[in-house]
Parts: sequence; C-alpha cells; structure tokens
Amino acid sequence: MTQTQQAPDPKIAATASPVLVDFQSVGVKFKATGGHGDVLALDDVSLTLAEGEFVSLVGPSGCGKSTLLRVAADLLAPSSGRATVAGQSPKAARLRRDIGFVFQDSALLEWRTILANVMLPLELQGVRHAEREKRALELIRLVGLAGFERAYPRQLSGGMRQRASIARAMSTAPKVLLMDEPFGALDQITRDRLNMELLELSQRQRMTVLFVTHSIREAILLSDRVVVMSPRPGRIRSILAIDLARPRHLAVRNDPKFIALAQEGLAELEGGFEAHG
Ligand SMILES: Nc1ncnc2c1ncn2[C@@H]1O[C@H](COP(=O)(O)OP(=O)(O)OP(=O)(O)O)[C@@H](O)[C@H]1O
Repeated sequence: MTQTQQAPDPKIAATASPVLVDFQSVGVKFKATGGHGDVLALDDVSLTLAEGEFVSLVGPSGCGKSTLLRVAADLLAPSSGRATVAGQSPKAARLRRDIGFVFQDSALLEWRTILANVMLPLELQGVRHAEREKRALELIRLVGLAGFERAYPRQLSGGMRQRASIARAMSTAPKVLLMDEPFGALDQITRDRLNMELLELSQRQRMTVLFVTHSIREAILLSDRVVVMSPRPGRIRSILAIDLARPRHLAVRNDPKFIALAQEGLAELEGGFEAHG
C-alpha cells in the first residue's frame, strides 16, 4: 500500500488554550466474528482539540469516524494508545457528565415530552426538579423550540428532533460535545438552518466540538480544523486549517477561499481512495 500519511501541521494543532480532547496513537481492533477476520478500524490516530475548538472528521464510509467518537465517549475502549477528555479518562469524563453526545438519529425517548427528554441527563445527575426544569426551558428556547416543551418527539419534524437532542446533550453543560452526523438525515434547507444555529451556539457557548460528517462543505463551514481520514484502517491523512473569519454565514460558501478549501478537501479525500485502491 502506498498510502501517504501527512504529519499534522504543528502550527494548526498548537493553540494557547488547554487541550480538551487528546487522542494519543489510538488504535481500535474489532475481534473476528462469524467467519470475518479481525477489523483494524483505527490505526495510530493522534489528535488534540483545544478548548473552544470545532473540529470535524471527514472520510469515506467505514474509515472509523464513529469509532473515534465512541472512544472519546467511553462507549469503546481503544485496543492501543489512549484518549483523555478534559484531562481525565473518557470514563471519568462521562461520569462527570463532561461529554454530550448527539447521534444522527435523535435518540429521544418517545414516551417523554421534549421538556422531560431535555431534563433527563440532569435527572440522572440528581439535580433538583425546579433547577433542572429551569435549565431545560432555557436550552429549549436557545435551540428554537419554545412552545414545544410539552410536545412528544413524534409530533416534531426531523430538524426539530435534532434541535431537541442538541438541547439534551447540552443540558449538563458538557465540556465537550461529540456529534455523529447529526444533520445527515435532514433536507438541505433544514440542514443549512441548523448549521447556522450550531455555528452561533458553539461560538456563543465557546463549545469544544468534535463533529463527524460526510460533507466536506459542512465541515468547512463549521470548523476550525477539518481532519481528513483515509479508508480502513482509519488514519489521519491530513488536517485542513479553516482560516475563514468568524462569525460565518452561509454566504461564506461563495467565498473563493472556501471554494479552494473545499477543492483541497475533496482532493485529499479522493487521494485517500486512490492510495488505498
Ligand atoms: N462493533 C463492531 N464490531 C466489528 N466491526 C465494527 C464494529 N463497529 C465498527 N466496526 C467496523 O469498523 C470500521 C469503522 O466503522 P465506523 O462506524 O467507525 O466508520 P465510519 O467512518 O463512522 O463509517 P460511516 O461513515 O459509514 O458511518 C468499519 O469497517 C466497521 O464495519
């Protein structure tokens, strides 16, 4: 295999802010099942996210993007290397509710109202009822769902459900938000709108976000850095620094700088395929 692995540019990785997510030579191997050999899903992935940074992972299907997120979320232990979140193990970070997770499917509890869904993590944390209701109502307003507190998930559109699941993930004021293709199932206009809202929210709350998407344009629109991964075994192929001014609006996609970055990102993705094939 002639795959090249560009070393991440230290200039873009280094910032003065503390490191919030740290992957050190992370490898994940899934054990053989039912006639299939072992699957090396991730190989030697090192990546750090500084506080307040928005980093996206892009790469072909099966390159290990979700696997990397699952390592940070303590849903999966790495086979080699280590990960820390907010200076502790992912498990400790999860128990302290320093991690918020948003999936592609909103994963809301259908039998609970939107308010009760958003309050759930606080309930598990033992926060008093009055306090958790106050916080949940604020978040519901923040994500643009005021008026739908008593609605059930099935009464909401896909975009509204994703807003609710973002509010729920933010309810414990996590230090790190992990988002796995949160807008992948939405139509383009709803997706654009939620991208704008997430841009604003992440800026305002100075959130540290690790975001998985298949769309290089979505990644560039939102991120400070875009990590391009190569096909299995997933490795970091290159890292693009997105030096577009903030606050950003959808119109930035017409900016020649944006177009050049999108071309570069696409070339990196295609290069990964060619090197692999
Ligand atoms: N629990 C598991 N057991 C065995 N193999 C797994 C398991 N979870 C993931 N894999 C394999 O690991 C590889 C990486 O999967 P992962 O879901 O992380 O990829 P991805 O980049 O997120 O893909 P997609 O873009 O399609 O969501 C894939 O080959 C997948 O089949």
